[in-house]
Amino acid sequence: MEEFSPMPCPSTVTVRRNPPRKARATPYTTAAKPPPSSNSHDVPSFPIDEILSIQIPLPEPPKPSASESLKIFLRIKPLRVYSKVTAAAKSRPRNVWPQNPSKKQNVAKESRSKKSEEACIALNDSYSVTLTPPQALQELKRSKTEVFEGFSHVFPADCSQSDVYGKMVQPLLEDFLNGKSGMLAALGPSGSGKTHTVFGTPKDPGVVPLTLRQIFKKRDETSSPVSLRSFYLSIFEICSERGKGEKAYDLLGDGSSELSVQQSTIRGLKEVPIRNLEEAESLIGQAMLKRATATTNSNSQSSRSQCIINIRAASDGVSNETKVQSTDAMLTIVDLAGAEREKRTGNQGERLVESNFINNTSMVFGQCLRSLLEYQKNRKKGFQKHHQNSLLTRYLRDYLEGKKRMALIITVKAGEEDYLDTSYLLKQASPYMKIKFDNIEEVCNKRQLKTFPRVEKNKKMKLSAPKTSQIAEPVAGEKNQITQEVNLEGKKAHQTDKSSPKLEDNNEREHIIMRNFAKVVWNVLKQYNEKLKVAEGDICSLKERLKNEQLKSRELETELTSLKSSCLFSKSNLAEPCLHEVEALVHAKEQLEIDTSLANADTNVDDDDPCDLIESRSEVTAEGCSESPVPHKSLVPGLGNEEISCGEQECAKEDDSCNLIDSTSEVTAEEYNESPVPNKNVVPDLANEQECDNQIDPTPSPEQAEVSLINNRLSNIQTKSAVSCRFPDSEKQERLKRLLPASSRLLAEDMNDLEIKDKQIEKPQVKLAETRDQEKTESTKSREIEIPAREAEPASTKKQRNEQKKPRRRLQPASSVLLTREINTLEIEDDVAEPKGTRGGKKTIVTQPRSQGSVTLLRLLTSNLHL
Ligand SMILES: Nc1ncnc2c1ncn2[C@@H]1O[C@H](COP(=O)(O)OP(=O)(O)OP(=O)(O)O)[C@@H](O)[C@H]1O
Repeated sequence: MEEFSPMPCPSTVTVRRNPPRKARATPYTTAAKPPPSSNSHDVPSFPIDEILSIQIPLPEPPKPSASESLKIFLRIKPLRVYSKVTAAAKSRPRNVWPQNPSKKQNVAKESRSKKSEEACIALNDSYSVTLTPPQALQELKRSKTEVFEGFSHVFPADCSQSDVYGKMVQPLLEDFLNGKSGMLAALGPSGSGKTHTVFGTPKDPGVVPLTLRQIFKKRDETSSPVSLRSFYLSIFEICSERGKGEKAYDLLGDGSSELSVQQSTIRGLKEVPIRNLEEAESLIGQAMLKRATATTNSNSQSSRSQCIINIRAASDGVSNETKVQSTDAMLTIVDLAGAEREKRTGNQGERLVESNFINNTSMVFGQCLRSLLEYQKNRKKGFQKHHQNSLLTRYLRDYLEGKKRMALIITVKAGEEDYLDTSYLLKQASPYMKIKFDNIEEVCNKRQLKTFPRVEKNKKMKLSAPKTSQIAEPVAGEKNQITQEVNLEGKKAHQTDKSSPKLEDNNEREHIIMRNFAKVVWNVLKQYNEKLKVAEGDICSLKERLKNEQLKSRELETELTSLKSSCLFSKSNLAEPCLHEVEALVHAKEQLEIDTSLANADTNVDDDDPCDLIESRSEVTAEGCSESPVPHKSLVPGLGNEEISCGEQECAKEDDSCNLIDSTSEVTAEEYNESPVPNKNVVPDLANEQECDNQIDPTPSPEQAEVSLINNRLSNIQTKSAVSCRFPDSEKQERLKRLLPASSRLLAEDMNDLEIKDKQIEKPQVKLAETRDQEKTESTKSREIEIPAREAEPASTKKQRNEQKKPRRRLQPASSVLLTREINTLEIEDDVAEPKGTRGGKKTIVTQPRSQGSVTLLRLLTSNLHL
């Protein structure tokens, strides 16, 4: 029987828990996964193919450099011996016979040996020479034959000056005329022919005269752009000052020719404009005469200074053909003093000091070139600035730093004795051929502008160019200024935009110049536009003012015309028109303020003083009637009295009224006393007038009587008004009673009655004019009432009474005057009423012609008085 046994308990128990949580599926995890590689741990291969397939932009290949190597020319000075030998050989007659062949061979040998002894340098080709040391040195094996090559051109001893000019100077001149500055320097030992090459002789002119000839030859060609240029010449030299310092002297200057030197700038250098070749050659001759020279063993006329010749071309305009705005360019030619050895020159003392200076300057010049060469070979080393060690090298700094084109000509002597000097110079100069300089013509920089004495040039041009028109000169000056501004602007733009590529194309440079020029012109035009706007605004304001003034003047003219017409009208009308005239004047014063007298009248009217009102009216009336005929004139004296009395009243405002009346009476009494006729005592003014008009008949005419009536009436009104203004009624009556005589009291009472009416005419002014006729009528009526009383007392009786009561010359009071006037008026009226016969045999009836004014006045009075 099979036995059932339980299951053995497992040793380990696996407890299954919840399945492990999985993170949510992300897009990355949900994305299709690549099939698992067989070897998941394999490192993917480096995508070298992809990387190599990427096209990386390669740096632009460097453009072909426009830089040129420094051109060095070599000129061999002809040997005198060689030339002599040659001359002797040539001079020998060929047909000399018999000749000793051995002798001939000996002569040939001698000549060959002499030639070989004397000539240490031989021309290989146009670019190289072979320098052979003397025999002694060869035997000592201290030196060997050397070949120097790489010259731009080697001029043999028999070359001409024109050859040198054509190959060496012509290219420089072409660039110079195209606006590029350039420099040519002659180096060489003393007596090697530097000055001969540079200046030459009158028969065999050198580089400078030939250059000037070529310049003027090209300028004379009308189609050439050179014809638009002006050329200037300046020559100066640099000497040693007793071996201590350097000094510069102007070889074209007048008087003290010493120049001030500040670093590389030479100030005060005279720059002479040259207009033709003759002028230029004469200047060159003048400079040669002034140059410091001395006799040495090497040279009978050795230069003791460094001579610098500057030919400057200034552009006068734009070439029509090339449309190019040319800039100033400078061609500099330098004749250096020759380096010399003491042994050969035999210099002593001052000459030795000069020699040291010359050698030192030549050494510094060479150092600058070597430094430039080393810098160009290895720019990391930096540029050693040797140019600071001499004035010449400082002046030529731009060239010695390779910034501008330059050329060197080395003059050597071919003599055997000159081997060491020639060898030394060629060894020094041959490396210079590797010097390169950028063929970029910088726009005139600041230093160059300083060197150019532009301001002096303009002044000198004005003084020394009488043929030039006066208009063209300032234009040329402005052009030069604009050119300077353009140059400066161009330089600024060049400095600020350093990141821009170098301007290698002339057209681009010219484009920049023209753009800057346009900017300058645009700025000037802007300024002028602003000024023009301001001027237009001023013109508009002035026009408006002018219009206003014209309107005012028209108004004044119209008012003046109206015033004149009113005045003319007033001539034919007496009292009424005068009133209107016053009103017109017052109105004119208020509006125009023309006449101060009218203004016074206006002020008086405004014061509401009846006295002043009447006074002003009287003044105007007097003025208006001053031109009237005789009857009008009769009013004037009366009014004049009124004026006097009014003026005195004004003066006596602070005094007693007695003074007022007495003063008025005094005037009347004086006139009375002077008049011989009794009637004149009553109306002195009228009497005086009658005397003037008719001395035969002292009796007043009817017209005169009428005029006096008006006159008296006006005076009555004014007097009463003045009195009434200054005293109260009660006091006034008492004063009148006390002061006036009995005969006058009646009139005073009459005046009191009139005061009431006067008050009515005080205000307004127009009312016064309206009520005037009424007053006249009333006063006339009152006079008619008073007339019998006055008639009862004849004039003779009154006179006697007055004589009894008063002293003889006692003045009559104003009321008495008025009374007598009334009486006189009465008499006149009597005369008018009945035709008169003879009165006491004294009067004769004389029919006087009446004027138109008097007739009008008579009619007026007659109608008013109802006569
Ligand atoms: N190529 C030449 N042909 C004819 N004569 C020459 C030539 N070169 C120089 N001479 C003559 O040699 C002499 C000396 O020349 P030059 O005065 O020009 O020398 P230099 O180099 O200027 O001397 P220094 O440095 O002392 O002034 C002059 O009389 C000159 O006429």
